[in-house]
Amino acid sequence: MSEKLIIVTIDGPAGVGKSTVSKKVAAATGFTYLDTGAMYRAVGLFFQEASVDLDNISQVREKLDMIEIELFPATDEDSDVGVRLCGEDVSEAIRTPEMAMVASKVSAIPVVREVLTKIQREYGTRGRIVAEGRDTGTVVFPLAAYKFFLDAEPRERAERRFRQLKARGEEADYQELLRMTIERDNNDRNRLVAPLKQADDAVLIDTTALDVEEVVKQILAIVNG
Ligand SMILES: Nc1ncnc2c1ncn2[C@@H]1O[C@H](COP(=O)(O)OP(=O)(O)O)[C@@H](O)[C@H]1O
Ligand SMILES: Nc1ccn([C@H]2C[C@H](O)[C@@H](COP(=O)(O)OP(=O)(O)O)O2)c(=O)n1
Repeated sequence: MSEKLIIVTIDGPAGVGKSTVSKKVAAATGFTYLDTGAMYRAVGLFFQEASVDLDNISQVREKLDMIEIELFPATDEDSDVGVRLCGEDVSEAIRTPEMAMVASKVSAIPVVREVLTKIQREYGTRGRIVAEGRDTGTVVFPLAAYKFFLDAEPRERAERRFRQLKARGEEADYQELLRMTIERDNNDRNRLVAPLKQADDAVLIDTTALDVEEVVKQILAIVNG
């Protein structure tokens, strides 16, 4: 007898709270948290370090074949998922605003999406996961049982990122973060393959005026029935 696969997807634009909310939903349900953005960031870092010409498709393919990405759980609830890239711990290196922008650029390359989507589906084969990113409800897991799309105004999202970086003791420039947030949203929404968009059957939650706990509560109310 096979148990029905239960997958929760949480998509949305940069800085909307996907990681924070997904980790809490995963903790409350006992599901595994899958941070798909971490994989795009790792590929971005690898390509940057290897000076890959993103317009050279054979070079992109050749380097992609060399990549090994392994996610490992965060040490505590406030930390991000860890990432090993070809055996090296790149957990911190991938979490900068600059690497987010590089990730957004490499994520528009179809073969990169093809390879990462396949890996992400492997994580989902046994169900009981909370996957978050841009296309987890539309492309990676179109049959997911519960789909959510989080949104918030760009100014609010840039402010959240600003506060997040400051809390970590990092330098942050609000205007620059707002500019990067808007540019990344444009890249992610307008690319040809798997653009950021709400799945037809996803529940939309506008988080602009909500706090984290309220968003988690709304999601759990649906997932727990
Ligand atoms: N609804 C919310 N209201 C206020 N702050 C939030 C909310 N959701 C998330 N945050 C904060 O915004 C910051 C960015 O959230 P994060 O989960 O990293 O976003 P994403 O994964 O979508 O980029 C975090 O510091 C988080 O605590
Ligand atoms: N499923 C995904 C996840 C991320 N990406 C791309 C697009 C994003 O701008 C970058 C970085 O994603 P990430 O979720 O880590 O970024 P934020 O935490 O939302 O700022 O990767 C994607 O194309 N598809």
